[in-house]
Amino acid sequence: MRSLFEGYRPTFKPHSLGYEAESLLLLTPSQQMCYYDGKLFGGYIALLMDRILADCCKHKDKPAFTAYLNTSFNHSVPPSGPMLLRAWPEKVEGRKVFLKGSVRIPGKEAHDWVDAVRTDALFIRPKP
Ligand SMILES: CCCCCCCC(=O)SCCNC(=O)CCNC(=O)[C@H](O)C(C)(C)COP(=O)(O)OP(=O)(O)OC[C@H]1O[C@@H](n2cnc3c(N)ncnc32)[C@H](O)[C@@H]1OP(=O)(O)O
Repeated sequence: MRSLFEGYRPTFKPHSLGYEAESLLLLTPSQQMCYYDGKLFGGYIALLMDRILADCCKHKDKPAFTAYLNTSFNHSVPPSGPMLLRAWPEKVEGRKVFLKGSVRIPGKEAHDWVDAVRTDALFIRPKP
């Protein structure tokens, strides 16, 4: 499984509800899984999102389990280009952590990034 996350090195910044996480990723050829040419496999993108969202919850805190991971694919993600994974908390209610995440890819203009994928997720911390 480790090879699926090669190059994934998240950084964390304090957020009013915990931490936000970010990782700039350039996939290796063996990670560039496509069902349709030129479009990174959506299930793999969801796996990467699940990972960064889980890491975002867990950073300096207890781990949490994915209850739901609702993912919208707005643009295809080119398998060989850079992608920026992001995750941040939106709301915390007791053991429930509501998060958002996105995958950004380079846009048409230089230094421009667009959200190709957006995720709404609920993670739940274990009962004490
Ligand atoms: C490869 C690297 C990837 C890294 C990712 C790591 C994260 C994971 O993969 S975790 C594994 C995948 N997820 C799972 O296996 C979870 C399976 N589900 C479960 O074990 C349980 O349903 C669990 C732990 C999420 C919640 O169970 P439990 O702690 O008993 O919660 P429970 O008391 O029923 O509910 C707590 C609250 O959450 C809400 N809730 C629970 N599940 C959901 C859900 N799916 N949707 C919305 N709300 C939910 C309940 O309504 C309740 O709300 P409130 O407190 O307001 O009444």
